[in-house]
Amino acid sequence: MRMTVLGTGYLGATHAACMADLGHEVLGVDVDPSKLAKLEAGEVPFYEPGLQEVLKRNIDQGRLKFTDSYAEAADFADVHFLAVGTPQKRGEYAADLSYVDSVVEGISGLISRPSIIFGKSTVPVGTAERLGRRARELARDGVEIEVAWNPEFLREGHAVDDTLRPDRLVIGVDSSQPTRAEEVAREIYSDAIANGTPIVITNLATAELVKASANAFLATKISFINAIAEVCEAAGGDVTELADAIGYDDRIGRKFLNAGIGFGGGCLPKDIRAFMARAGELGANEALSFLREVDQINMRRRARMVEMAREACGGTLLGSRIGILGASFKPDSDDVRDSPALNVAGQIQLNGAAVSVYDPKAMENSRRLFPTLDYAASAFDACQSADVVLVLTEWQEFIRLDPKQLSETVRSRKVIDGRNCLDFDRWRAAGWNCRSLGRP
Ligand SMILES: NC(=O)c1ccc[n+]([C@@H]2O[C@H](COP(=O)([O-])OP(=O)(O)OC[C@H]3O[C@@H](n4cnc5c(N)ncnc54)[C@H](O)[C@@H]3O)[C@@H](O)[C@H]2O)c1
Ligand SMILES: O=c1ccn([C@@H]2O[C@H](COP(=O)(O)OP(=O)(O)O[C@H]3O[C@H](CO)[C@@H](O)[C@H](O)[C@H]3O)[C@@H](O)[C@H]2O)c(=O)[nH]1
Repeated sequence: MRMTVLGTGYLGATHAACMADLGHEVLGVDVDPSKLAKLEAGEVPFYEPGLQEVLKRNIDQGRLKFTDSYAEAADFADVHFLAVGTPQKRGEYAADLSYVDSVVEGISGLISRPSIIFGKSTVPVGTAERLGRRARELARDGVEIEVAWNPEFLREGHAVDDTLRPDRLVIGVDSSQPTRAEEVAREIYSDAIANGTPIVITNLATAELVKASANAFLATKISFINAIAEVCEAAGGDVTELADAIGYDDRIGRKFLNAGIGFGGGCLPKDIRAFMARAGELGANEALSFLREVDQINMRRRARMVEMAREACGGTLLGSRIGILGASFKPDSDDVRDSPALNVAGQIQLNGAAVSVYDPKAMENSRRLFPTLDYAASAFDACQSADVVLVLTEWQEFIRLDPKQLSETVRSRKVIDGRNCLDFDRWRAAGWNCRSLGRP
């Protein structure tokens, strides 16, 4: 089938390449010329394991192309995926919908045959219905445009696999209008459906709410274990052993119970805030008031990390040197949007310490976002003469570090594990003083 993907960032570039890999003919559309130039050259503009190969293969085989032209997009296909950003509005909790709005404004009047726009971006409930109305207002005479919602659940670092083999597919359709969306979605995703992927067909509001609820649940699970970590710290418990023990209960499950400096990224933080804001607009403020606590627990872990660094430096960060390992919001990604690691690094620097940051993949993005931090060329360099080393993203490279070798470069053998990822027995055997969030 022919289709376009409007917006080719982390989500859109992955979706476009994976849809082409399924045999569809795909046109990716973006407004960022430098991103388009890279994609056209078969280069992924961000780090995502496995995506480069899929992108290149499908460009070479002629199934995947890119453009900045909405007219070309409207002409190319009658199925369009909308995948632009929905960031948090500056100074507010609500989502900024200007990008999704501008896509619908831009393409609707150019469409000349019956078409479906499948929204994939994460949007507040009610957005799809509003966009559907707007698309119909802007449509040429006699041209039907249907807006359906197909929220995306991929995780960065696993994006290709999550797209090709999703846990489930959700398709929200506007059943008050004639709809072809279910039939078309079943054709697009026929491989996954044939392989047993459950598909939930529902109304637009439910589809939007499924996405917001899934992320709210994941954020809540992380903040739950981080709240328990606070109690473990106070009582001398070990949150990692506790998580293993409660995780053996199938009803609880071990996934997303990794305590540490908490969740960041371009999704969970802004999505729980947008969900609260939308619930407030709908008169259901109290329903989601627990998410405010989830957010606060999360931010408190970052502050606690700064505090522990201060304690390790004898009560003041002023004049001390801190080696920071990790800048991306999670391993296997170069994404630094709302990264807990960079947030902690920035706070420590503001407190008068010299920080040196190293990340295997996120250096370029970090420099752009936090130009005032010092960046090192390797983990070893970042730890040079450090009074304390902080591990803030659990990259394998850091988990495998040799503490004996690192001893030679630091001023003081003190490490704080912000992700509960280090084998403290190894580090302690090499003479290191080890602390973590939630482990004795
Ligand atoms: N990143 C993820 O892992 C992920 C997963 C699931 C859902 N989502 C949701 O998907 C959406 C996109 O997220 P992202 O992380 O890919 O964002 P992103 O910022 O990486 O990508 C957005 C892209 O849209 C482009 N764009 C902006 N305006 C445009 C326009 N008018 N026409 C065409 N392109 C335009 C930008 O240049 C950019 O390349 C968000 O709603 C997000 O919450 C993201
Ligand atoms: O036990 C855990 C698991 C995760 N995290 C942190 O939580 C954040 C988010 O991690 P993850 O959910 O794996 O990354 P994302 O790529 O942001 O994916 C989330 O956000 C996407 C965008 O909405 C959704 O599609 C995914 O399903 C959802 O997992 C990261 O900072 C992680 O370090 C923890 O602190 N502890």
